Amino acid sequence: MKRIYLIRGAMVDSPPLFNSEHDYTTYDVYSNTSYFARALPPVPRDCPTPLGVVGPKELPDANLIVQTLMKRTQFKPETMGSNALFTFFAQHFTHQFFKTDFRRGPGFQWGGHGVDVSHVYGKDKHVENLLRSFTDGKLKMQTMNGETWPMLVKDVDIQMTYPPNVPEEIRFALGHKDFGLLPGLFMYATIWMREHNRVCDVLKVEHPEWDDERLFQTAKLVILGETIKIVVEDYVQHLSNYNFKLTFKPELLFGEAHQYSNRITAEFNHMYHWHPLMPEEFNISGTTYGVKDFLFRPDIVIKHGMRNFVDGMVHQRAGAFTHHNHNQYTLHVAKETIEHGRTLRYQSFNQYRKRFSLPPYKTFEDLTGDEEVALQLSELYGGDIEAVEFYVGIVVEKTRPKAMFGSTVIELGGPFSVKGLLSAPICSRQYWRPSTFGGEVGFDIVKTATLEKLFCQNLGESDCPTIAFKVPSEVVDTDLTGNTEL
Ligand code: HEM
Repeated sequence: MKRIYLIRGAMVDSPPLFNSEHDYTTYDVYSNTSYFARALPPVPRDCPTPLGVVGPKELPDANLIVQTLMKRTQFKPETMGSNALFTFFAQHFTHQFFKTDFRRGPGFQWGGHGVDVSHVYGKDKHVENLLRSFTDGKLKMQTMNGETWPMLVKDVDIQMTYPPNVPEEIRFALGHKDFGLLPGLFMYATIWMREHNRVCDVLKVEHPEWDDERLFQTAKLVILGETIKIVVEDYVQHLSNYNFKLTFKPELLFGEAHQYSNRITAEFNHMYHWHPLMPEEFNISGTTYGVKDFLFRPDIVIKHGMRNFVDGMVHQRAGAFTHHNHNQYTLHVAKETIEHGRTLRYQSFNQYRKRFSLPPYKTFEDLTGDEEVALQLSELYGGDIEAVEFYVGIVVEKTRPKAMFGSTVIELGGPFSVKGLLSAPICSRQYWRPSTFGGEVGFDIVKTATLEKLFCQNLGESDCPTIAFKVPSEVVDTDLTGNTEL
């Protein structure tokens, strides 16, 4: 495990060398954290083509690319049996650090550059204070249908992005302004808030003398620790499909050359645009919802109850991350991602492969593993494999055998993930000790956290449904595509 941490982590420049402002290193790259960092510098402006010296002078129309290569024709399920609990975990977890500041442009961001649980507690102290109850360290929550849920914006004045037609009684106030978008995000937001309050109860028994502030601050550190533990041992374990058991052991890096600081790169963000993972529909207790029915409807979770909603997500297969599998509500995001890559003057897909020690593709067939897609891609890019753009390559690349993604996502994502996860301050020798987490009891919560416990301890019901990032086997057997491989 130590080798994985070290080798993967060392692929990432720390401190970063580039951002999107210049094609060379500047002091600003280090000091101006409102920029995303870059794994590769932008193509210099005076180059003959948008990709440097390769490819056409004018790149193909982004809309044509998404219509030709990305639009979902028929839902393709993910072949390892991943479910919607996984899809929403990916989206919820990563939105704490993928935060493009679209007003300033795609090179800018408004986050803290790492795993900082800001998606639970808010982007700054002001939001955090609004979310707090200031009693026993807990977050403010309300009871509806016999369960605890986040507060409404009308009661807790947090700026959220709800379209005007969303009624006041379903505008919930959450740690991330966009988490009202989908019930699956609301599910995770609620579960983590419940977990925070549960941890506060545990800590209060241990430390009856502690005031609200100390309970809150310590519970927040426990939640951060639990998050990383679950991400490494449940989430990355599932998505990597390694036979090898991944473990979260920060002590393995003590004394090694490792920086406890992190910067999110624009390329990591684009690479993580995993919209094809979103299925076409969701069945919850016998009611089927399309993606459209889900948009800005957090109340669906409350209506069915947390337990039934979670059960529905566990049984719903995720989509495969591949070509022709973006649903219609995310197709515009794919188009914008390609356009942003152009604004940011990304180098070509093959250049990124080289940056991460992968051989560049020589043919379209080799890249896609599919003759028809290879032909479509070749037509779009004038037969020049070197002209394929970063996000397009990410989406059309053939998946590795027994894997959810192609080699580029795996070899870029691995280093950025390892580096990001192990750079949290709690992973340092100075933090990683019982006293940080309120004693052995809190430290133990962190060290034994699992996805299953996260849900089962917060559903408020004695019978916990199966909790996993894979659908139970009976769902795979009835797969429409006939693909029964798990
Ligand atoms: C129906 C489901 C989804 C919808 C409607 C949706 C919608 C959006 C929208 C509107 C944006 C802003 C993009 C722009 O303006 O260019 C966005 C960004 C993004 N989405 Fe999704 N998304 C969905 C699912 C997912 C999933 C499953 C993931 C998986 C991780 C994901 C990852 C991202 C990322 C990383 C960003 C960039 C965020 C940022 O930089 O601020 N999305 N999405």
